[in-house]
Amino acid sequence: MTGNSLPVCGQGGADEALLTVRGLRVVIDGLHILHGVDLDVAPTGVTALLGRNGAGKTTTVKAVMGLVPRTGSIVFAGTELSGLPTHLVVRQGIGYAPEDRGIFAGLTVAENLRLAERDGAPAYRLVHELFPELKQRSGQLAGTLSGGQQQMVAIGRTLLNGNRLIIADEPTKGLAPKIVAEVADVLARVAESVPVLLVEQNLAFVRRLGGACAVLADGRTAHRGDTAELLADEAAARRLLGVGSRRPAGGSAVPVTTEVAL
Ligand SMILES: Nc1ncnc2c1ncn2[C@@H]1O[C@H](COP(=O)(O)OP(=O)(O)OP(=O)(O)O)[C@@H](O)[C@H]1O
Repeated sequence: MTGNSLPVCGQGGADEALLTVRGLRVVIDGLHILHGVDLDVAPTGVTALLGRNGAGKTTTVKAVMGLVPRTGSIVFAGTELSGLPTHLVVRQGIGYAPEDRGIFAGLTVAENLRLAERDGAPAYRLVHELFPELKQRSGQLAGTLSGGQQQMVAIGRTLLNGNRLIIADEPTKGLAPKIVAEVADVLARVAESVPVLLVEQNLAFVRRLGGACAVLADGRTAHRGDTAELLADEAAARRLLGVGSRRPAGGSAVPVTTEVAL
């Protein structure tokens, strides 16, 4: 599923996509970081944005959010975003959990969530159902939470406002394996009701969530297709993602990253 034509398979095609990015370019301080990213985010489930370190994944989602200057087309539910500043992108219904989590360490869990409220009726019920721990720890300073708990605050914030798309940038970064599995379960539940664009390096995590994927290489889209198919294709996974694989006795090859396997 590679090559110049970049056909789309797996969940949703270009016609049905919730978010359609075409020819996305980003230049920062004269440096050309993205040279033409094409991406379709399916209207349901998880769409993974993959690629080696420095491929341009974070820059792509920042460009969607209007956090870096960009050119090209970014159409979300029929609205062109490429000329909009971040606060108007957010108001279209896109929740963003950034790579650094953006937690206010000196504020409590409840205060961190309250700061994210945008609508008259924030969905605390949903957030507390998915993350009961956040309710129990509502008075705790966010800076004293574990990495996994902070990630829950970051994802919880995106769920408060009835968003139509959640973007999560490397939610497993720095988390212990047990917590990674918990975050995977929660994201799978989130994706049952809200589509998720997931930037991720941990391929075991990505595999568990399934769905469609786009792979970036050197600031361009190098592949689009079904995540499970890509990860089952040892040669393609090695070429596009730089990973080896192990083959369990009697089983199919499983790509192995340098990161945590589930
Ligand atoms: N503000 C910036 N100024 C200069 N270079 C930048 C800037 N932001 C990103 N880059 C460069 O652009 C390239 C893409 O970075 P980006 O963070 O988007 O990659 P990534 O795929 O998310 O990588 P990783 O998986 O390591 O987080 C990298 O070479 C990075 O150093």
